[in-house]
Amino acid sequence: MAQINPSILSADFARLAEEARAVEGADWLHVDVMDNHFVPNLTIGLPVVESLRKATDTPLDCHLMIEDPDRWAPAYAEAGAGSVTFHAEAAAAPVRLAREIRAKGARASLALRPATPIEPYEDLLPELDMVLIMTVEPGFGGQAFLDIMLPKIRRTRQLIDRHGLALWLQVDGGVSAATIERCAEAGADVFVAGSAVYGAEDPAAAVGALRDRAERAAARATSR
Ligand SMILES: O=C(CO)[C@H](O)[C@H](O)COP(=O)(O)O
Ligand SMILES: [Fe+2]
Repeated sequence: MAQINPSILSADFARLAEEARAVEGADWLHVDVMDNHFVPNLTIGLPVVESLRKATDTPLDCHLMIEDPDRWAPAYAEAGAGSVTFHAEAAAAPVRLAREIRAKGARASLALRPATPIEPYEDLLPELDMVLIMTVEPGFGGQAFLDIMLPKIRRTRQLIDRHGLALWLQVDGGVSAATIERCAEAGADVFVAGSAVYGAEDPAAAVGALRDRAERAAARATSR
């Protein structure tokens, strides 16, 4: 079952509650936290996550593009995030961090920048609930999807399956009606979409259309 997570990075930050409710059929709301150190952009932090939690019933999928996630990530679970993603390149002790996030009741997820391979993290997979493969350089919405990430998505899906794990595989960056099928065929099952959802006239309808495309593509891939 394909999951679609609209990214509020492409929403109107002055009307976040309304924008969150505009995609209530979505599986998760993707919240991009940027600190202007790990990435060259600054967005939102803990107080906004706490407020969003009260403003919508859609679970929050927090993508932390920050330095020192070892210090900050567990607080996002406490603030009400149902899933907390930290970057492999920034975490000092990823196993301990994943365990802390899970101990606080959230799903723990590891993100990889485009140039970071999955293979060094193979032994960590049982400690995780999701892997996020970035399909753009993190930092900004609205960038073009990097096709060269498709082999990494495929290899990650193979590793997950080889270990018999129930991990979700998320793709983030440039996911749209034009690119989501390639991601689903490669083995992704959770799709972040910012501009493709909030740039659409009807964001809720865009979520449904993306989900249909992903599910059809996944069905085609498994019947091969
Ligand atoms: O993590 C991100 C950027 O670093 C965003 O989640 C992502 O870029 C979503 O926006 P779009 O779908 O427009 O690419
Ligand atoms: Fe993101």
